[in-house]
Amino acid sequence: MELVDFETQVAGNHAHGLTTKRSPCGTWFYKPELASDARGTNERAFYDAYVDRAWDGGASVEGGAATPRSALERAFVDARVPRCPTAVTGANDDALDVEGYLRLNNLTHGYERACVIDLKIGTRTWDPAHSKEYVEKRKASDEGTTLATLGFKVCGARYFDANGALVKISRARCKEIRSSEELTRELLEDFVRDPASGEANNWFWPALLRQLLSEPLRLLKHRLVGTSLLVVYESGRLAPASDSAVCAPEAKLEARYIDFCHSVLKESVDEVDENFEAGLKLFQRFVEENR
Ligand SMILES: O=P(O)(O)O[C@@H]1[C@@H](OP(=O)(O)O)[C@H](OP(=O)(O)O)[C@H](O)[C@H](OP(=O)(O)O)[C@H]1OP(=O)(O)O
Ligand SMILES: Nc1ncnc2c1ncn2[C@@H]1O[C@H](COP(=O)(O)OP(=O)(O)O)[C@@H](O)[C@H]1O
Repeated sequence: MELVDFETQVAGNHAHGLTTKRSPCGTWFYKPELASDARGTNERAFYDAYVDRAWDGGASVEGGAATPRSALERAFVDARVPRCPTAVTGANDDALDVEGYLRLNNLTHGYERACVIDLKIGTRTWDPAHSKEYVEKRKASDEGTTLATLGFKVCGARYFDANGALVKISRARCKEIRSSEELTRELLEDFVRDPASGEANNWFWPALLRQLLSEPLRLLKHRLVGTSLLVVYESGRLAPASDSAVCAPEAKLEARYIDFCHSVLKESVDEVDENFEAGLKLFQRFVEENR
């Protein structure tokens, strides 16, 4: 199968020199992975840990006798993590899999004008389990960003302005935004502004954070480090929900955690992922103050 360049990517891959792809039909997103790089192996192991082989029909897969996931874990993971079919089948044996790429469902598929933002969650992007060298590198990179104070940093975004033109935030601009609370506040606001009416839609971020913090994050077997929240919606369609949803269905909102390259398996199920939870709580406080 001939893969197509992915048009709606907003961040990532800068260090690897490889580009993301999609299937010609658009259903699948292909994330490049280098055989020589532990990041890919770690991310595959993450996805694999959330597959319930007893449920997903993988009985023939090696190690397939796993305990069924609780309904709660199943619903949470299915709603907040992209689907990774390779983890379900346990091998790159599907005709849709392509050597050198991790296949995930394309969260930006089916939109006319997809607004996309990538926000890295946490107060830091390192974990005590990482190597000393990596911790030092990440500490230097985190320095001066909004991670410690706001619990997240902007990694990339695209949305449409009042003239219907696509606004794509460059990596250089992102670096400015992530070092300023004021610029971060402005970007969050612009990202959800209605392009036709100019309506600020300042109910959106508090509604989303309330939803995310009500979910059973503690069921995860990993500490999420360097993980992003990817938010996607259809430009011009944001409206408050009439029920308990974050927004009305026309917006086709997707809000999922992505990028598990640096996740770390917890030592026990009772362990709390302090970094990620603190990140979401600080993020909530910030958007509540700005509503
Ligand atoms: O390579 P660097 O130093 O630019 O760090 C990358 C980060 O850039 P930054 O330091 O924030 O400007 C980069 O951060 P952004 O995408 O800029 O937020 C990623 O964290 C990347 O990790 P990975 O691609 O998810 O494995 C980071 O790569 P690794 O630390 O995993 O090598
Ligand atoms: N499942 C997905 N569907 C659509 N776009 C995605 C998906 N996963 C990642 N992306 C896009 O690719 C970018 C980089 O993904 P990420 O997993 O963070 O890669 P990296 O490890 O290179 O940082 C994201 O900012 C987003 O734009």
